[in-house]
Amino acid sequence: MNTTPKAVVPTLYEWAGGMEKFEAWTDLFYQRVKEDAVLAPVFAGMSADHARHVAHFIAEVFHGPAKYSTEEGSHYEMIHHHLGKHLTEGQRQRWIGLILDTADVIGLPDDPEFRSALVGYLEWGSRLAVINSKAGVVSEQVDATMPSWGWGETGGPYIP
Ligand code: HEM
Repeated sequence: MNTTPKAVVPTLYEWAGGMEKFEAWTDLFYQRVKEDAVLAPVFAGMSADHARHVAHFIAEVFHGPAKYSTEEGSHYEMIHHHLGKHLTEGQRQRWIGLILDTADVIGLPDDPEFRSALVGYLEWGSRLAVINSKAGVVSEQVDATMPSWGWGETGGPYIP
């Protein structure tokens, strides 16, 4: 019998450094967004809480505390923030480039495994944001659960 205890695998939230790290990351990112020629017009109407809400959303997806979904919104509401915004692929690419650069500036872990999971999630989420921004109606249930992201693989092919 193998009696070696199994190593406890940290969540992406823990590995990233906890809530302060997520908040510092999005605070700086959305400051930079305001100075970016491509993104500033897209986010001209964002609220003062926007950066914190995005931090809390991603932290929860990465298995941090359920702050966004209990105090600030829901997955359904997050999707609805993007409806009718008609986001372009160029804007999405700029968003990805700047948020990943900010991850380096702020010192999020840069090991291959963490960055693979981070990029995978941001690519997935940002592409859905663009799709939803063009859609007139989203079929998602009001009480749909938050996405959950780990170290591993996606759930299979995209189902429109
Ligand atoms: C993983 C990817 C993404 C996540 C998790 C995310 C999350 C969110 C959240 C939580 C909100 C609501 C913020 C609030 O309550 O104030 C929001 C709003 C918004 N997001 Fe995203 N977003 C993503 C990708 C994108 C991308 C790629 C773009 C554009 C290039 C975008 C543009 C916007 C805009 C324009 C709003 C509304 C701002 C306003 O209130 O005027 N998002 N997003």
